[in-house]
Amino acid sequence: KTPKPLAFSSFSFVLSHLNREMWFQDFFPPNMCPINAKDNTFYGIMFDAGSTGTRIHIYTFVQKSPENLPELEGEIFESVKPGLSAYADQPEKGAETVKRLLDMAIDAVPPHLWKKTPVVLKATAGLRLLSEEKAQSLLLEVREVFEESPFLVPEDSVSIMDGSYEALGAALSMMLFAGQLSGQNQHTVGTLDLGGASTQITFLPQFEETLKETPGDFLTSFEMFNSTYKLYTHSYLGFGLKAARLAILGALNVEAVDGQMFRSSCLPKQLEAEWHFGGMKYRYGGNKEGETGFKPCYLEVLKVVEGKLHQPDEIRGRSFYAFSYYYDRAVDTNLIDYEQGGVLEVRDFERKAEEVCDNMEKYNSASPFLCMDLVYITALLKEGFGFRDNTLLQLTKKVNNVETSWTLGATFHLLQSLGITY
Ligand SMILES: O=c1[nH]cnc2c1ncn2[C@@H]1O[C@H](COP(=O)(O)OP(=O)(O)O)[C@@H](O)[C@H]1O
Ligand SMILES: [Ca+2]
Repeated sequence: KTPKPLAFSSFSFVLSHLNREMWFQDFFPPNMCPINAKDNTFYGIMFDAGSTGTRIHIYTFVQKSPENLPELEGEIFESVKPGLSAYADQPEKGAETVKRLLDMAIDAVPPHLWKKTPVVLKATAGLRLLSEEKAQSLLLEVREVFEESPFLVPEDSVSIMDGSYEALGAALSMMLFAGQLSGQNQHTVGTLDLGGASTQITFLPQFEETLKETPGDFLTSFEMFNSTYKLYTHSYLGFGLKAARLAILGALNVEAVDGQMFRSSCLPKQLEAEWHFGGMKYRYGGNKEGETGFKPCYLEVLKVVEGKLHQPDEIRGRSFYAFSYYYDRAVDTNLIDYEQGGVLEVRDFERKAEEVCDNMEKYNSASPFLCMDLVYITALLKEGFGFRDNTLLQLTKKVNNVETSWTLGATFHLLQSLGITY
């Protein structure tokens, strides 16, 4: 059976299927209902301070008439590398990168709406891994940049995001895109995000059993459109792709890494190189004398994932949306098209991993980590989360030209909690 693509409905379609009264009560408190509003656009600015880069998302919502629901009109998006955590010892410089991105919003948002446009930055795993003191001084500098801007700065506008909120934002984004919030049809949406430092899984459980068997801190409730949704959601810190490379090399939490050589059967035999990550320098290389290739590599990687993750039974028979490094590595190996994305089965990653790892000389123009990354993705999916070989993954970067990211869900949630509309 060939995999069938999961259908997306457009954002406006989603909104038009919501119960309008419910929508109005939640999104527009009664005294704020916009009657006779001439101008009908409002904005939300969300920064994603990820471990490998900082990104700004400026979302535009339009309300075409008072009785109609606001629609997501578009997104302006820009990013810079490296991420804030690379400025651990120069917080002002880090904040400067945020300021440059925020200047884009000054141009994008009309001046009379600046004061009604909230700006928020949420940092993910990169900052979670820094010392409290360094992380806080970075956040403080960013907060000053926000305070000096003309935008609305809500309480707690600059923070390290809880991992489960990140997963929740991603799920909410997908629900908005896919029409899941219309109430009945809640079963398809699950999301997988593989960042540099952490990885997230989220889905709406269908079976009571799942709720019973799941540890309490893997369940999150949230309110949207007068319904309460119970989500399975967890963020695994240290299981992002780049953190996993270090774990596989045995270089994670090693005190004196200087000068030490970390070798792996997942790397080209003759390779010897240096890698800078999280403010540290690592020397790494291939198994000069010993084995290389898929089999030995898989065994090495298995040690890092086996038994480390919670495996809910229910996910085996379901399909998931997959983002970030799942997407990037699938593009790198021609499993999907960069623009279109596509549907893959878990075993497609495994086949590709075998092909790359057993022919490393053929792939020597790609990243030396390509074999390791593909094996990690395969093992994470199969042995970590417990997916089947034929579990379907919908790889998606953009829907209607809007980035599929936790940021849309988080912005939506923010605007709702602030009661912001035109
Ligand atoms: O603009 C973007 N939005 C969302 N994800 C992005 C964007 N740019 C890059 N990414 C993806 O994020 C992944 C890196 O993760 P990130 O830097 O967010 O680390 P983290 O989530 O562990 O903090 C890469 O796979 C990259 O494709
Ligand atoms: Ca991320």
